[in-house]
Amino acid sequence: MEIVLQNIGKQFKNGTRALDHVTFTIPQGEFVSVIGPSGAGKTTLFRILNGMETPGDGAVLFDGSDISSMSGTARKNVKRSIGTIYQDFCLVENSTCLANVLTACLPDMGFFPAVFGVYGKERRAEALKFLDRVGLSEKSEEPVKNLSGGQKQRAAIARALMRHPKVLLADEPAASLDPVTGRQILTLLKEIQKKDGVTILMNSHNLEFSQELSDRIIGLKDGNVVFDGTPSEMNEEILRNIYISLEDSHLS
Ligand SMILES: Nc1ncnc2c1ncn2[C@@H]1O[C@H](COP(=O)(O)OP(=O)(O)OP(=O)(O)O)[C@@H](O)[C@H]1O
Repeated sequence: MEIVLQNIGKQFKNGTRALDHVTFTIPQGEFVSVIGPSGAGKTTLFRILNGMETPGDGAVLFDGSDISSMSGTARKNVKRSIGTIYQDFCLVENSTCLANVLTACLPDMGFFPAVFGVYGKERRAEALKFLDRVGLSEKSEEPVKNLSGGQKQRAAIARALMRHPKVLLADEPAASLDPVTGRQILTLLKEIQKKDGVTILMNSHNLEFSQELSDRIIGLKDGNVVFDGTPSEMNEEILRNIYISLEDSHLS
C-alpha cells in the first residue's frame, strides 16, 4: 500500500502547530525512520497515519485514495492494514501472551463471541504461529506481567501481525529497552519487512539503529521535513541542523 502525504498540516486547539506542509511518499515495503528532536511532530504524524488524529490541512492518500473521502468500509480496510506498536507495549498485563495476541481479532468478531472470548481453533492456531514467529512459543500461557520488556514488545508485534498489516508504525519501539534487547526488537522488525514486505515506519531517537536498518530517513524539525534521504546521504551537518536549534547553537 503506497502512502502519500500531501501538504499535511496540524494545529492543535491550544495553537501549537505540530506539522506544517509535510509532503512525502512511502512505497510498499520500505523501512523508514522518522527522526527529530522532542516536539518535532513525529508522534503526531504517526497518529495521523493510524487515524487517531485528523490533519487540519492537506491529504493522506492510501494507494491513491484520499482517506477523508473514503466510504466507511474502505476506511476500515485501510485502518485494518496499519498496525502500531508502542514504546510502552499497550498490553493487558494480567492476561496471557496468547490472550493478548487474540485481542487483535476482537474487531472482526460478533458481540457474544467477543464478550466471552470465544476465538475458535483457527484463530488460536494462528496466534500461536505468530508467537512462535517472534520467539515466544514457550510463553504463550504466561501472564504478560511476568515477561521482560523485550518479550512484551515481541508479544505486541505478534498481536500486530495477527491483523496481517501492510504497514507497521513503530512508535519508539526500543525506547523502554536496554540497547541489546532494543537491537533484537528492531532486527525482528527488519526481518518482518524483508520476509513479509511490510512497510515499517519507525519513530526513533536511536540514530545508530535508524541508520543501520532503514532504507530511508525522514528528518522532522518544528513540524517540517528538513531531510528525506538514504542513511548514506545523512551526515554530521544535516544531523546538527535537525537536532540543534538556533538558541542551542548560541549557547555552545
Ligand atoms: N493533543 C495535543 N494538544 C496540544 N499540543 C500537542 C498535542 N499533542 C502534541 N502536541 C504538541 O505538538 C508538538 C509535536 O508533538 P509530538 O508529540 O508529535 O512530537 P514528537 O516529535 O513525537 O516528540 P517526542 O520525541 O518528545 O515524543 C509538540 O509541541 C507537542 O507539545
